[in-house]
Amino acid sequence: MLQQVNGHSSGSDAQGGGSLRKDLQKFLSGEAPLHQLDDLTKVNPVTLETVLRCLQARYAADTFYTNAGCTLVALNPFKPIPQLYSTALMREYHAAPQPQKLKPHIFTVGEQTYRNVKSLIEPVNQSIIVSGESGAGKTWTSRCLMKFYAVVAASPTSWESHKIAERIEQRILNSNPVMEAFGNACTLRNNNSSRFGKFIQLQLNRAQQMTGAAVQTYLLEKTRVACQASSERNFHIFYQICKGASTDERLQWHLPEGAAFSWLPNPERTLEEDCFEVTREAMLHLGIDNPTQNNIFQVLAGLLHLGNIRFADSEDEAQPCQLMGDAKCSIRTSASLLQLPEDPLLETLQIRTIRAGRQQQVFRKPCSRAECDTRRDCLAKLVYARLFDWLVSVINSSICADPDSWTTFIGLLDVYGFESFPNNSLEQLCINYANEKLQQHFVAHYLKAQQEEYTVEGLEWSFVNYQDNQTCLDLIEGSPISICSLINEDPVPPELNRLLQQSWDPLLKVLFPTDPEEQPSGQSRAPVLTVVSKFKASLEQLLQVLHSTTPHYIRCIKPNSQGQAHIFLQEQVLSQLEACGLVETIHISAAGFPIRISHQNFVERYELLRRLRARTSSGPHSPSPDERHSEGSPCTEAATLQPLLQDILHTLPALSQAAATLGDPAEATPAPVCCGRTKVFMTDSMLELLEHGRAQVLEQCARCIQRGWRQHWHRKQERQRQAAVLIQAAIRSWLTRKHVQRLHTAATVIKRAWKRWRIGMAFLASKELDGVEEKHVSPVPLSTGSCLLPQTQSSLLAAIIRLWPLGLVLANASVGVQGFRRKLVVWACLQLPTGSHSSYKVQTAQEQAGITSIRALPQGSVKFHCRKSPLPYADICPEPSPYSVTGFNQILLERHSLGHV
Ligand SMILES: Nc1ncnc2c1ncn2[C@@H]1O[C@H](COP(=O)(O)OP(=O)(O)OP(=O)(O)O)[C@@H](O)[C@H]1O
Repeated sequence: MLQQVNGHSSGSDAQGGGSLRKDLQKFLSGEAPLHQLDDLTKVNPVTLETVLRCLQARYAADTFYTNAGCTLVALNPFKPIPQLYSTALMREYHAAPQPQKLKPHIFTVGEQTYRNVKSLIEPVNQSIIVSGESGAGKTWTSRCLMKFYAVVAASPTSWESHKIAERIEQRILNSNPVMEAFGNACTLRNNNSSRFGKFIQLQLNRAQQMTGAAVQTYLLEKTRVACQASSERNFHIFYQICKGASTDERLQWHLPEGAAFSWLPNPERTLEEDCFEVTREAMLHLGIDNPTQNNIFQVLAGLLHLGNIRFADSEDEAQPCQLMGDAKCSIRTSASLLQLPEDPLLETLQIRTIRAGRQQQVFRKPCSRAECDTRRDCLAKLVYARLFDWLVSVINSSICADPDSWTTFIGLLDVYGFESFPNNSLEQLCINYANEKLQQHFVAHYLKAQQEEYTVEGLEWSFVNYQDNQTCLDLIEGSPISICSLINEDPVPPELNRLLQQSWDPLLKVLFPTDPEEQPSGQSRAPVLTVVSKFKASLEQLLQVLHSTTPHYIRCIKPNSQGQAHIFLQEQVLSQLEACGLVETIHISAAGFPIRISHQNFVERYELLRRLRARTSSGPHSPSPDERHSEGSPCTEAATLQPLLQDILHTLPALSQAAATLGDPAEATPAPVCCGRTKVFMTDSMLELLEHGRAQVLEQCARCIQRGWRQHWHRKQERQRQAAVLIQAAIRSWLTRKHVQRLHTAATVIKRAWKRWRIGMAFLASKELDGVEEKHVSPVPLSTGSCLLPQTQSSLLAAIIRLWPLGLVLANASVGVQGFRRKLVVWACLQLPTGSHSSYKVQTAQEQAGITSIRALPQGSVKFHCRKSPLPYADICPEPSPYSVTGFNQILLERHSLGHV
């Protein structure tokens, strides 16, 4: 292999070859093992040979993706590696803080585009241009990227929206088998070669969830319907219906087992793509129901039968060519399947109608055999191309989101690679033209624009030569004379269109509606569109879309043309590297600055990095630009930005240092950054560093805000707590006051009632006792009138109060003392004046039991109550209080109380 590399000469002279060998030796003596170089810009020196060896070493080590500056080089492994595309790996790239630090992968590109959309940095919309020659792995790559977005762009919050997103993703993924069945075919280079270009627009909503998609197709190779190179096949769908139809369907579509069709070469070769059921299932998911599907397959069967129509040479030019062999049967079957009238079908194939002259006179000219064949093929191509376009529109209506529901998109462009066969058709020219256009977009966007911008911005830059394909494009599309303008002829014969408009078939009626603008003569007023003009217009439109997006490039490389794993053919790879200008790309990427940000945007985004500087700077305080502003110096916008810019750029060493201490020594040396006249130029690693620093500052700010908020929240909580305590205390004291007031009122009420009751009771008792007195005792005769003198009365009362207990005791104690003696004792006890005994009377009530009380009546008598007093009130009279003696009732005592006295 080394021999091959060293021996390879890419057109350079012997001297150049010698220096390259030297370069290679220098490179080979490098320390890093080749297969470990993740980025081709790191090979030194960057030459085709060194790049090639690096790719080969990586391929041998089963490492299929390598960065080449702004481009990702994808080598086709030609063997299944499930773990390389697992959902777990997709999530790993999605969750990685810096996916660029992981191994190069298409998921890195996918994730980068997704993050770009999220960051909203203009241009927000992204496009991934997947290019490479047929069989290099473009479709595979696009499919994997779609799966990647289906996984990462579908993390909706609610279950319902999750289901919607899942359904949309399923539909988008289901569009693949349908488009591949109708648009892919087995070629010499690829068993599943896409015979059309496609741009898939994945539509994302504000939350970056996939809400829908739209597919735009380019130039289907419709020639394949009627003409296939030897060892190649027609579109997969024809084989699928012939192999997978049920017995009933075979009868319905006139496809008997083992039937031979001239447009179905190599039917014996069975591919995994021949699975009819998968296509039908996917069509069903896209909303194409079974009757419509049957209608489609019936039309396709009609085309197969059309292909079996053979014409014989006509001996007389004035006579139409006759059908050969069993072609009559074929035309009948074809007419019946396409629901066309049989005779007009045959006539349209055999006879050309020419309109000429002022009156548009119609001339009918029988066609030659070759012309008949061409018209037959043209009819089939026309039907198939319309059917394919209709399918794409059905797919779009099924997967396209409401325009209001999406805001951004990621576009995936999967275009056919350069093609060159021994016999090339118009399609090959168009395919190669498309590739030249895309290469020019890459050159214009990346190589040319970048270098020109460096010069305009005043950066020191030594220009890297690249292959500009503008002259090639001028040849194809330039004006006034170019290949396109010369071949811009050969529209479809109008009688074919008119014939198909006569069909009763529901599908063909949709595909070929009657043109309302058509003149009675059969001419349409619409401008005639040729294949080339249509293709050119759609290509221009595509490039406009690409120009409005941030492009990302994936170059698929085919290590060998046999599609074999573990085989790396250097010559074949080298030609692909040369064709896509990869070495120039690497050169510019290695030396250049892929990131360009305007001063204004740079300052706006990274101004907060100055905080880092303020914290780390130990030198004398330099006035901040704001402070300088406040000094009032009149300055232009640019002059205002400059100091800010410088301030930000001065933080870079600190940032690099911080990154190095965090364990990435490569970051210790500040990544290159250049300040142009209006823009800041930098490398990816510089951008990464800045973003890292910005994230750090934002995190600190967030922490600071959190801390402030927490403090504020705690203070607020504390104030609220104190206020609550105050309110509680006030309410409690108010409640207590209310309660006490109520108690007080109640006590007053009770007191009043109690007093009233006591008075009442005392009155009743008094009345009762007085009543007894009245019954038993006649009023005491008083010496002076009917009542005692006030002085006598009061002294008597005082005596009674003072001495009645003694009297009571004596009265009780001297049970044996009777009559007058007893009275004497009582008088003595009561210290009644003996001389005046006639003025009051002492009476004891001691008939049945012991004395329970003594009562000195105002009339001058003292009354003793027996225990078994018949009085209902006097006995229950409340306890007397020393302060509330209001009458004699209070001295009534129970006998047992007397014992204690
Ligand atoms: N990453 C991969 N891993 C495994 N096999 C792959 C990978 N990429 C491509 N292949 C194989 O290579 C074949 C060709 O790939 P693909 O159809 O994607 O090529 P292409 O570039 O789209 O070709 P065309 O332009 O003809 O459509 C696939 O059928 C598949 O077998």
